[in-house]
Amino acid sequence: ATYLAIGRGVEDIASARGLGAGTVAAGLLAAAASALCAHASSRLTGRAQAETEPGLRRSVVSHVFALGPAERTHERTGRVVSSATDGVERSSAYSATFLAPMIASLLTPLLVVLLIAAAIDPLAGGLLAISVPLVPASIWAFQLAFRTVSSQYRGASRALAAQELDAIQGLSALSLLNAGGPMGRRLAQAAEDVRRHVMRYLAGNQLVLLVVDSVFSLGMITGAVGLAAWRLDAGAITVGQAVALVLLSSIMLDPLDRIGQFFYIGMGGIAATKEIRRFRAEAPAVVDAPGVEEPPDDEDAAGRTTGTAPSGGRGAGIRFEDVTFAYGDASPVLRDLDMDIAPGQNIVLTGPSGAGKTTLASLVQATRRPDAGRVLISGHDLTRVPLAWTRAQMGVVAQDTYLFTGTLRDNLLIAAPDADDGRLLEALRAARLGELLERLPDGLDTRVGERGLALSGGEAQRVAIARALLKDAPILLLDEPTAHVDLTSEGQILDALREAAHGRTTLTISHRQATIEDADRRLEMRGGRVEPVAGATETEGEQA
Ligand SMILES: Nc1ncnc2c1ncn2[C@@H]1O[C@H](COP(=O)(O)OP(=O)(O)OP(=O)(O)O)[C@@H](O)[C@H]1O
Repeated sequence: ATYLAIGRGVEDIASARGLGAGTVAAGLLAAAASALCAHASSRLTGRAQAETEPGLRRSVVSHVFALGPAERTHERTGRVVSSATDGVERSSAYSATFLAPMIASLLTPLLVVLLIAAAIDPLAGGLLAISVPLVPASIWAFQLAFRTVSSQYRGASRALAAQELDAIQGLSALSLLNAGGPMGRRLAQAAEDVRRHVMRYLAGNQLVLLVVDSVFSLGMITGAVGLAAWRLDAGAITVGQAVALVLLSSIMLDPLDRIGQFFYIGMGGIAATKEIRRFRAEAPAVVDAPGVEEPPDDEDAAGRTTGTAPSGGRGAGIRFEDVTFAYGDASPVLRDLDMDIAPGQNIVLTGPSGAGKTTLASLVQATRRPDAGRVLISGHDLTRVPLAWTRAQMGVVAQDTYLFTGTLRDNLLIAAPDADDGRLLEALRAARLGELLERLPDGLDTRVGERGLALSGGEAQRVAIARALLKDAPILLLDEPTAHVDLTSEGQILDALREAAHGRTTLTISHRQATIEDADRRLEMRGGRVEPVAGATETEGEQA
């Protein structure tokens, strides 16, 4: 409308009557409206990105949780981290700030052609329409041509991210093995790969921008001027209309302004969106079956081994019925396995490396499901209760404990978000951490984990026991809890575990003699089954 008004102004001036106030007002009004639209559009896209990004990131992170802890590798972790950070940013910048303006700018030439045909000259509009598909078609062609280079660049960049993560996570192993030099060279090589690919990509882009910009801008403006002159000469349009036609056809170059953005935001955004979509399409190994319901607390179902008795109870029974489990197509790790652990029993499970002890524990935790047979807790088939219920039934202490960056209090509250300081201190004392607490400069507010106070392996394990105590679940699952600590620490940990095991069913995977001595019953895994170990102590009345 502004350009049409300018054309009208030129018309006014060319004629004897001079510039009309109406024309000026119309031009100013149209310019103000245009400015307002531009402002609103930039505000809207900014807000859209602010709204899209957290939602998308939340969906990626919740999918990480949904997928669970099975089969995590460093390479995968690197990819997921890069999707959740850089990928989310690119994808939301693409959908919020790029997609709509890009569609708008591709539609602009169409609108301009229609306007010219309606308000100025149908023939000129028709001829200009021929050029409308040229810009999108050339963008599409360039995108095809650059797809390989672009995906090579992204692949190299992802590989570098994964290798960096690997090196950081394995830093202590690298320095102990004096392998910093070779790893540094590998990283340098990966970084050089990224540099080479990014340079090829950028050089290609610059060339395309130069060629497209000059060819189209020059071609379009020259064509529009020629067309206007020809129609003016033929007497089909006035001088004012000729000016408006040239001005309007400059808007047809709008999509060109987006080509640069297309390479930087568009292609990266499309790739990141695809990567995120692919990740979110991965099905979790274990999900809640439709319609599962939490069993009522006091239910006494037939076949149930015991009541779920958190605080002060006897624990919950664990039963395996004819369980077979294999990883993929490999031969089964567990084969027709039967096992019955009565409530409150303290069981130690031993067996050679690779026998399937950790696998058995993962079936109890429902991070994996049996291929055949059933696993029951308190008489409930784990496939028929929500995962959240299963996880609420057990406190877990693994070989290593992860301490999150934050205070000691933060690390304990993970297990019991509502616990007050009194309960936290009680749990720490029961976990034999009272002495440590007295030494800590800021007590519960002492920062631990990365960049905080480094706790010893044994202390970290006792923090895990304190967490298990705070969770106050009827089952305690211990996977080699003293594997990485010395004998003194082991003694303290076992003391803490004896206290934690009180009133709970305890299943411990361990080879350490001291742990084995504590058990009511000892089972051994062999050939995919569990067998009682001859000569092991067995509490009367609580037999397998
Ligand atoms: N994610 C997996 N994918 C494929 N095979 C696996 C996987 N995890 C374990 N296995 C295989 O299953 C078998 C049992 O492994 P598991 O970790 O349960 O043994 P384990 O008795 O706990 O051994 P260890 O005492 O050494 O920890 C092994 O042969 C192992 O290689």
